Amino acid sequence: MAGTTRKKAGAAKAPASGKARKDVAEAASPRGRAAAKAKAADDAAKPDLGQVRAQIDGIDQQIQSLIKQRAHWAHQVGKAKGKLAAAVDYYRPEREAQVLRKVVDRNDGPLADDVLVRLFREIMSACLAQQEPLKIGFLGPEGTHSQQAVYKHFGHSIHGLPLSSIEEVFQEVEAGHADFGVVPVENSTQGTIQSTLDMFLTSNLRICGEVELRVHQHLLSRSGRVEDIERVYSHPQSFAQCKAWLRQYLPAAEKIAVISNADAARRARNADDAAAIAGISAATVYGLKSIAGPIEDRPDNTTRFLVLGRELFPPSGNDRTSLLVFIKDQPGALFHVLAPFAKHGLSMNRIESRPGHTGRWQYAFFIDITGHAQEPAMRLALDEVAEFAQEVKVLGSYPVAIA
Ligand SMILES: O=C(O)C(=O)C[C@]1(C(=O)O)C=C[C@@H](O)C=C1
Repeated sequence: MAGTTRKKAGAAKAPASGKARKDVAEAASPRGRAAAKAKAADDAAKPDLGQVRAQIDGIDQQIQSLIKQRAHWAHQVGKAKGKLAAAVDYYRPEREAQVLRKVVDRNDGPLADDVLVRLFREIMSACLAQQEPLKIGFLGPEGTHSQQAVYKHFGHSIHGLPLSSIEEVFQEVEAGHADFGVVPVENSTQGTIQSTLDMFLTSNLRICGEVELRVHQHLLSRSGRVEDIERVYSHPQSFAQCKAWLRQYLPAAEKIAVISNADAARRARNADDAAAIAGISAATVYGLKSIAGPIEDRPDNTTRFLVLGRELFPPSGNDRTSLLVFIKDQPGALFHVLAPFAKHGLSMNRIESRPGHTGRWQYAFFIDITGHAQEPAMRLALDEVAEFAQEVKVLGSYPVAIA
């Protein structure tokens, strides 16, 4: 003990090292004095932490009281709608879109539009759940991008129903076991999800919303070590989105296609030499580590999802209409089907043809047009299209995706 003390005292008396002498000289220089002055000014301008937190406490109190008032009025809206059979009858996608667009219009920072939209969605979600949480079917299991799309569109105050296929999502909404369903329809890298489009050929469900989700893929495994990996599981769409990365970093690994990315994560959880390509949320759900990510080849990789329901909703002011058109087998048929939209000043966003299941070489066209089916220009255009088409089905008119 004494030895230690002596040593410390000795060290204190020791002549300054070369570095210490340099520091002292630097501090005494004009530059050093200016820096010290700037630091003192900085310290003086620093707000008092206690005072700042007191401000935040006061604001939180106001926010909470306003949320309470909002919940009260949302409940009153529910009452104004009269006694309805179920939560699904209180849901108004067009009104939610209008509320969120006002949030974006009012926003002048510092938080980004998508952050504020997320917060307000959660508030609306909680307000609606006062009646009863909505039941939303999606392509499961837990941890899929479809589940993220559900939360992005409906908030977290819902009851999610993970289902095993896109077909089952349609069936559960049709049967009334789910109020709405969320299914992927196209990816910016990989294009259309044909199985979703084909379901509309026989289903009577309506599209009542769309969700756009930036999709980030990760390579997940139990150990988190790339050198352990001999097999990779994923959905074929995700493999396609990460083709270049896999070619460069895991050229020899076996690629095994499975029904969903979450299913891939579940399989990777059970083996040391297996990995899954999935969203990072699957890592939390299945207890995996991220080896690398994001690993998608295109940084703007986005998936568009459709919200399926059983009825059509009124216009929100900025809508899209999805049509299914069966054309007659005659010259210029497609031209005659498309011309009315141009004539009435309506933009076509997308057209996709699929075998129509009505006969050999008969085609069905999936067409997206900007506008709502109840708006005058669209009504005129649809009347004219009906004259040339074999059949026109309005799959839905719904608010354009927000943030
Ligand atoms: O305005 C309504 O119709 C409401 O029911 C209120 C509210 C909201 O919280 O703003 C809640 C649920 C609806 O989906 C839309 C909006």
